[in-house]
Amino acid sequence: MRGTLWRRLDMLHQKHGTIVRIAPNELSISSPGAWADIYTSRPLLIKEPSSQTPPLNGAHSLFTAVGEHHQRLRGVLAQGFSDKTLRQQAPLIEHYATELIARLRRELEDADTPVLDLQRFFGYAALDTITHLSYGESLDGLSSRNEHDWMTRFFMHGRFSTIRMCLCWLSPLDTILDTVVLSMTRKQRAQNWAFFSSKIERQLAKGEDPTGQRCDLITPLIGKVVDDRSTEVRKPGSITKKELFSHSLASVVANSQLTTVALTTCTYLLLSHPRTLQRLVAELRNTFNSDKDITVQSTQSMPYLGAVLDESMRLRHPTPITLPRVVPPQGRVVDGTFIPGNTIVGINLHVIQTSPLYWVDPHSFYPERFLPPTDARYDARFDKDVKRAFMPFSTGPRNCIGSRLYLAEARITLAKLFWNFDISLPGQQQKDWLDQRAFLVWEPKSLHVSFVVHEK
Ligand code: HEM
Repeated sequence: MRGTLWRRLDMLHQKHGTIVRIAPNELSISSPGAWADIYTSRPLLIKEPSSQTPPLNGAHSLFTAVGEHHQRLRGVLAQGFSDKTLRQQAPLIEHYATELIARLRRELEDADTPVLDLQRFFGYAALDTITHLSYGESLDGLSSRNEHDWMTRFFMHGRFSTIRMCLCWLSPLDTILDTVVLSMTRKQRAQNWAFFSSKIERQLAKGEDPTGQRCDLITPLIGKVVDDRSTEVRKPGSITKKELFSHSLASVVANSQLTTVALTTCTYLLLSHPRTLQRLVAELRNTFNSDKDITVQSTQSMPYLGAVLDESMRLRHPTPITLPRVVPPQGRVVDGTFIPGNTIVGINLHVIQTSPLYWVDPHSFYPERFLPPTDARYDARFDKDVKRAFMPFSTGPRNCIGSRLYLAEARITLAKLFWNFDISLPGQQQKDWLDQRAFLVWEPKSLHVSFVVHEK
């Protein structure tokens, strides 16, 4: 509840090894071999139910659905994340990255200081992109001055979910918290539902898209959305309206937070490591002659940019959580150790990605470790890194469906940012910037940076 569980788990693993009992029936496991045994081996271990915040409208999103419901939803939603769809979505992702740069330029022209809070603008960009994809229209956080506080509200959701998860061990306190919070926020939630549901209804009402131009995540679902009371509800390839509403909202909340935190953290790490920043800027400015050349496609093959994103995700995963699963009654062998039935097991993303057992110099920021060994900038001392430990998007049938979307967004955003501006941390005051608490996701923290427009 104090937002420091990741640190406590880290200490426990350092003291007791790769398997630590953290509750009477729960084990935290930190070994690369456990990824396959926990998350991909059949029969699939189910997500531990109390780790999931129940959907407010009673219908499951892809995050909370289990068993055949999960399979059905994953099947129907996957089309929106295919390679082909991602190629169609590229202009939209590029549009919001360009809008971000334009907004920063406008802010710098209007302000009497070159210092801006980058986290705020990353937040608008992430939210505009994911709302456009999820609802067919964005919240216009970047283009207008019509500031909104959706991001703050979404981060509150993370805090509520963390506290709820802790209280579920002291049942019925979790039910009491649900009742209190739900009744306090009833009016606000009803407004949010009405706001977002009307956007989905509008998108569905447009019908199929013969031009193939609409690249949002709703259009591929047209014809597959069934009425909530329909007998077709369980048919493979279908999704109910309530499930779609529930999933879209959960996805917007989770993804705008994760993307904002990941990009802000990566920028901080770069700015506090001048040599690394210099290497990245050199790669970008030696590759691109004009901002227009910076696209989703062209940023895919930039080794140093890719390595920077991997290393920042390794060192500081945006959600330093454990991914808990329940062992079936017959038990399961996990990385050579028999685990009795009904035990909760999980890998903590932060712990495994920063363990000295698997990483050379684990708490330092060295993107070079993720370069291919053939790259002149690769450093052979990282040969000892156990890269199999690195699964920032998890693995198996419940891995992150949006990982490639995030990476496309992250690559183009950072490439445009560091191509267009010379950025630095003003003064020494942000040395402790990484001192943050995590409630599912790291708490949002302003990142004040100093901008100079780079004239080509
Ligand atoms: C920094 C960016 C992101 C990170 C680090 C991340 C990480 C993860 C992880 C670790 C999981 C597995 C959770 C579990 O097993 O309990 C997951 C699941 C998921 N992610 Fe992401 N994610 C990111 C961005 C996105 C984006 C952009 C989308 C979609 C727009 C997305 C959609 C999902 C969905 C729907 C699931 C549930 C999949 C299922 O259960 O089948 N994520 N993500």
